[in-house]
This record gives sequence, structure tokens and C-alpha cells, in this order.
Amino acid sequence: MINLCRVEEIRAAERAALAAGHTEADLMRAAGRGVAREIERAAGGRAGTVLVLAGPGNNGGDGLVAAAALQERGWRCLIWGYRRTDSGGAPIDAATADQFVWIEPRALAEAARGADVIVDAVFGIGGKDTLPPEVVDAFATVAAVRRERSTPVVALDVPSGVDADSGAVAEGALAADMTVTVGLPKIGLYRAPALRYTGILRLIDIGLPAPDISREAPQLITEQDVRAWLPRRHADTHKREVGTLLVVGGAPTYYGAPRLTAAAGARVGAGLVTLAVPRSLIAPIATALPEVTFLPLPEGEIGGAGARMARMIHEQIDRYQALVVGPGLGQDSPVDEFLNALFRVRTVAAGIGFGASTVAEEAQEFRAQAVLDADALNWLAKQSEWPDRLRSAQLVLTPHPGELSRLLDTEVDEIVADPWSAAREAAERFGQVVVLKHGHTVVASPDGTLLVAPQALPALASAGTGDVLAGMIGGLMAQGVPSREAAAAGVYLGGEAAILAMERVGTLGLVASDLIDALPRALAALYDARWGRIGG
Ligand SMILES: NC(=O)C1=CN([C@@H]2O[C@H](COP(=O)(O)OP(=O)(O)OC[C@H]3O[C@@H](n4cnc5c(N)ncnc54)[C@H](OP(=O)(O)O)[C@@H]3O)[C@@H](O)[C@H]2O)[C@@H](O)CC1
Ligand SMILES: [K+]
Repeated sequence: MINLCRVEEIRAAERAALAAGHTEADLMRAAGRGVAREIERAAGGRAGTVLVLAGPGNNGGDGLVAAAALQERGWRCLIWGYRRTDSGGAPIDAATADQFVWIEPRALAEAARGADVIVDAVFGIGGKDTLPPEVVDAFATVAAVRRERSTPVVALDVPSGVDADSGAVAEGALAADMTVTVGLPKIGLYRAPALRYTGILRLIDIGLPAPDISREAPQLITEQDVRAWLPRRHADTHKREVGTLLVVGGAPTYYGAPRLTAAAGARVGAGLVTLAVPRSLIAPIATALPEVTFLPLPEGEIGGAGARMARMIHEQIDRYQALVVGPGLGQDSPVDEFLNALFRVRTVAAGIGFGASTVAEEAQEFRAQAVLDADALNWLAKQSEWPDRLRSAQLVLTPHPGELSRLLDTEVDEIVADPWSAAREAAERFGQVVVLKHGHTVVASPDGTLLVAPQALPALASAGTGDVLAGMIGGLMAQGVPSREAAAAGVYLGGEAAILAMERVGTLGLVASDLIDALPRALAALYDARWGRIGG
């Protein structure tokens, strides 16, 4: 994890780096080259034409270094300057700078149309809360070309006009497809409304010292964290040992949801996934998911089915390391009865007399590890004093703002206005891990930590993506990953899988099954040895 930083902390880190012997030119060189590498990678290694909008300060300097690095790799570089007519202040050799083509304001539209990539390096963390009119005009020109031709826009460090602390956005700012942030993650980029302007976020290391992790600061979930959290599998293990997951959900009209959850659990590495669903759902699900086993539950309409369903699960619960409860359960009365019985855990203590007709029931605490999603959260919101009743369970709740508003008995608007505080409040009040799915999804824990997803992807606004997330988290918990880390890893993997899926199906075309298809590749990139990098 790494703290999301405020500008003053970034400036302090820069001073510390300078005091440790780095020069400003070193930092700018590392920043610009890093940005160029990200652009090259996104462009698939092909060289084209880049248009850099360069401002007067160090952000513009970074942009010119990036242009120089791209030029060395065969790119043609067009530069439009705001209060800048040359590459002064940027550590670039004269021969390279001589080849830059400087663009007059009236030639900007034509230059933008001829560009394969446009870089916004006008203002960075030294920007003010309004943009000058010339910059607003230039951005409007570029935005029109971006819409017309789908030309990618890359923001350097921050989209110009975004306040790196508050996330406020100046009128006329340019939305980017990718923001390459230099050195440390700026907290404002992860807040609304800035998150609508950043596109995909990439963080590049330039050797700045990170501030010490503090529990109060929101922390970014990083690739390194997820690598460290993933379970390690031994050669001499077997499916039950690596993790068993029980997914409880489904109703006659909702069999897609538990199917997605089970598939995600299996794809994230759970050795055995069992679906506890009404009997009639088994045939349609089994054809699509041959790897999954089933615990057939009685159909919901029959009176008393809820309690019988719960009993069947209690009989099996010790065989599973984690549960996911909720996907596609619906909100009918047997569901209430079922979940009341499931979470109150009344076990059969003894059968007395002939035919065991007298049965004593004894209330026990629910102690399992479980992800509660969708209709399980709606049921939970109707219960009183549940945090106390379920205190021995290790739960991960995965609400969207509507579900969290019911759990906290507050308005959705309040949650959307300050999602991080709402998630923290919920985790503290409930004593459980809470994953709030809004913007940059966050994982809040009762110990006060708040882990923030690196991406906020509009492509994920599609039915079933929540079921996939619940399955990934449950699948990781089943493999022994602690609940908070499992939640954070699931959130991270969901973002990476979405980025991979978007390359194939795009933003609008993405559906939840695409995430499951992409998940093995996202996971392999974190888990498996990377022979493919050699010589790359
Ligand atoms: N700190 C670090 O660790 C590292 C930082 N790095 C990079 O440096 C960037 C920060 O650079 P920075 O401090 O030079 O500020 P920057 O954003 O370029 O803007 C300042 C210039 O813009 C001008 N200006 C601003 N707003 C304006 C407006 N509305 N209207 C008009 N003018 C306006 C302002 O003008 P002035 O106020 O001086 O008149 C000044 O000339 C950072 O984002 C990152 O890219 C990395 O290279 C290495 C590590
Ligand atoms: K910028």
C-alpha cells in the first residue's frame, strides 16, 4: 500500500529526494521517460505522431522530456506551448529539441487531427483553480478532435485544472483516457469529480521517498501488495486443501448471478466451488459450469423451505473455508426465513426418543467467513443488532451506495457525496470489512484503514460485475487470504481484468462474463513466472 498523498507531502518528498542528492533534472528525466514508456506500451510499441501541450512549469518540462524520449524511438513530435516557446528548463539535448515542430495556436486543430496521441502537460500539481482562456480554447479544440477521431489523450501527472488535493475540476478541463502520475499518487485524482477526467491511472516510480503509511490516510492498493497477498500453492496439495468455497444464492429468475460468482471463485483459484441453489437451477448452471459441484436446496415456494435450506447448509458448512451469500437470492419471504435461520445458526443438538421426533435446537453463533452481497445485504439492513449477533463471523460486505444507505439508514446522496467516510463509518459500526462499490471502490476495515482501488472504470457499470467481485473475494478467502486483503485483491483483480477485457470488447460492450474470461490472464500476470518479458 502507499498513502494517497496531498500536494504538500509530494513537495516534501521532492525536497527529500533533492536533499538525498537527486537533481531536479534527474527527477524530470525519470518522469518524462516513464511517461514515454507508458505511451509506447499503450501504443503497442508502434511509433506515430504525438502532440504535446506543454505549459510553462515543470509539468510542461516533463512533457518535453517525454516527447524527446518518444522522438528517440521514432515518433514525430508536435509541440503546442502555453507561455512557452522553447524547451528551456527541460533536460533535453539541443539536437533532439531542434527536431520538435512547434505549433501556432491557429494550426492546433490540424495538428491534433494529425496526431496519434495527445499529451496534456500544461499544468500539474502547481496548477490553479481556473484555467486561462487560451488553454480552455486549446482544450476545446483537442476535445473535439478526441470525440471525432477517438484520439487518445494522456494527462501528465494530473489532467490540467484538476486540484490534486480536493479533486475539484476547473471549467474547461480536458478529460483524458489515461493519466500517468509521476512519483506518488495524488489523493485528488481518486475523488469526484476528478475521477471522471483521469481515464485509466498509471503510477510511475521516479525514486521519490513515499511518506510512512498511516492508518488515517487512504491507501492505494498496488500490484506489489496483491502479489504478496495471493495464496501460494504447493505441488503436493489437493483441491480441498487449496480452498473450498460455498456460494449460496439463486432463485428461479436469477440463476446468472450465482453462476458468475461461482465461476469467479473457481477462476481466482479456489480448489472446489459448490453452489447451493434451488434444485431447478442446477441443470441450466451445470451445463455452463462443469467444474462446480452442487448442494441442491428445496424450492422456495414450499412452506418452511427457508429453515430446511439453512439446516442443509449448516450440515455442510464445516467443509468450506468461505461462503458467498446473496447473489440472485431475491427478496421473497422464504429468503428472509432462510437467512434468519442461516445466520442465527440453530443446530440440531439431539434427537430424543423413538424416531428422533423430538428435536432440541440450540442457538449458536455464526462463525464462518463469508462475503455478503446483494439480497443478503438487503436482508441484513432489515435486522436489528446484527453487528453484535454476527460478531464472531468474519464478514466482507460488498454494498453499492443504495445497499449501504439501507444498512446505515441514511440517504444515498450522502454516501455518494463522501463515500470514503461512509465506508469507514460502516466498517467501524459493523465491526466488519466493507467494500463500497462506487467510483474508486474502497475497502474499509474496523481498524480504520481504507484501501482504494487504483482504477474507477465506467465499463464495470454492467449487471453481474458485483457478483463476479463477490466470487473473487470469496475465492481468495477460501484460500486463506485474510478478509481485508482478499477484498482488496479482488477489487484490484477486477480492475485489471476489466482493462484486459476492454481491449477486446470495449467500454460499452463489456459484460460480466468478459471479466471472468479475462481474470485468468490478470491473475497469471501477478502470480506466474513471467518468461514472456525476456528480450521485451
Ligand atoms: N513535485 C515533484 O515531486 C515532481 C514534480 N514533477 C512535475 O512537476 C509538476 C509540478 O511542476 P510545477 O511546480 O512547476 O507546477 P506546474 O504544474 O507545472 O505549474 C506551474 C506553472 O504553471 C503556471 N500556472 C499554473 N496554473 C496557471 C493558471 N491557471 N494560469 C496561468 N498560469 C498557471 C504557473 O505560473 P505562475 O503561477 O508561476 O505565474 C507556473 O509557471 C508536477 O505536476 C510534475 O509533472 C516531476 O517533474 C518531478 C517530481
Ligand atoms: K497535466
